[in-house]
Amino acid sequence: MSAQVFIDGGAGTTGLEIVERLSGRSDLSLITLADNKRKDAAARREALNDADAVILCLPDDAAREAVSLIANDRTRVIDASTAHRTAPGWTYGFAELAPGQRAAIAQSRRISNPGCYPTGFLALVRPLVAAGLIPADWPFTTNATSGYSGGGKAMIAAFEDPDAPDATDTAFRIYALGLGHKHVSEMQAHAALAHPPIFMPAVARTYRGMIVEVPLQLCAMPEAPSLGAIRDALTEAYADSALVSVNVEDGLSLITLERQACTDRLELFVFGHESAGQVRLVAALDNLGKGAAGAAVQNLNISLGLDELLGLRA
Ligand SMILES: NC(=O)C1=CN([C@@H]2O[C@H](COP(=O)(O)OP(=O)(O)OC[C@H]3O[C@@H](n4cnc5c(N)ncnc54)[C@H](OP(=O)(O)O)[C@@H]3O)[C@@H](O)[C@H]2O)C=CC1
Ligand SMILES: CC(=O)N[C@@H](CCC(=O)OP(=O)(O)O)C(=O)O
Repeated sequence: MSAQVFIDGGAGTTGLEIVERLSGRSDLSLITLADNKRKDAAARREALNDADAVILCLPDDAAREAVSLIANDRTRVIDASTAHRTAPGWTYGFAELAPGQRAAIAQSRRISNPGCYPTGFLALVRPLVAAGLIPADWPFTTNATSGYSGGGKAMIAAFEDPDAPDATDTAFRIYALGLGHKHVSEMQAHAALAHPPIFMPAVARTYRGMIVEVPLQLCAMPEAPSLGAIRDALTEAYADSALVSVNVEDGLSLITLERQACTDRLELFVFGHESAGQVRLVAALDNLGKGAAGAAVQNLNISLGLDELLGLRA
């Protein structure tokens, strides 16, 4: 019998991307609500409890509410919001991040999908800290740029509809200038860092795509790893992954925001100057792919004991 899946928030930006990835799958059947019922608590409660697995594509408060409506211990939850990413009792849904993580996801009934920016940051930083190549108390900084779909329906309207309340004709803007972005604690927690990284996000006038960078002044470290050691550690960490890869090609001189747009892949790069002791770690992904919907479908597949790449743009 096919597993029953309910996407709460299925009419939003991430929800629709998940529906696309699940369409045509005979191993799953989707529970859907009529448009006039999709915010009705009673209808959602019924769907949430009928489903074998639910994916929450909601604002944080609505995601917390959805979890509170589940009154059985069978339904598996994959939460795409920020609500539970550092919450006790939840499993971080980043299968490639550490040995044993995939197995932990498979066992769990409460899985938090990683944030789009933390996906890039953690993929670059966590293996290096875990291997002892970079100290956990290093003062990390990370700058990143997202396509505007990263801000959901409201930001899409702001960039595409001149009559939207926050309409903008800007090409590029930096934000989170108060350094209090919601992703900082997630980055710190899942890389086990002593200090929160300084996070400098930006949004550009392109629908989807993301670049996350981590610059490193290796020359300031007491025991600096070589460029080769960093590249080797990342390559080894993702050697078995179909979705995460380390590009070791020589001579790359630019990376575009769109590089992994419309895929569920995450591509990592290590640039730098050995003699100057400087490194520029770069991650390219799609904020809606490995940064949201792709990761959610991968987690759903793992959770249901299926081939984890089913429906993905690998
Ligand atoms: N966009 C992205 O790149 C990423 C998004 N995420 C996370 O995924 C979640 C969804 O984001 P996104 O798809 O971008 O947001 P959207 O605003 O595009 O979609 C959210 C959807 O949730 C619906 N909704 C809001 N409140 C309720 C409620 N109480 N009950 C039922 N439905 C409700 C909205 O309804 P309505 O259509 O009426 O507004 C909308 O359809 C967020 O938590 C976000 O942080 C995570 C990673 C990346
Ligand atoms: C461009 C833009 O605004 N991006 C959003 C992040 C995307 C998102 O919704 O965040 P989660 O990954 O935590 O769910 C932001 O910075 O708040």
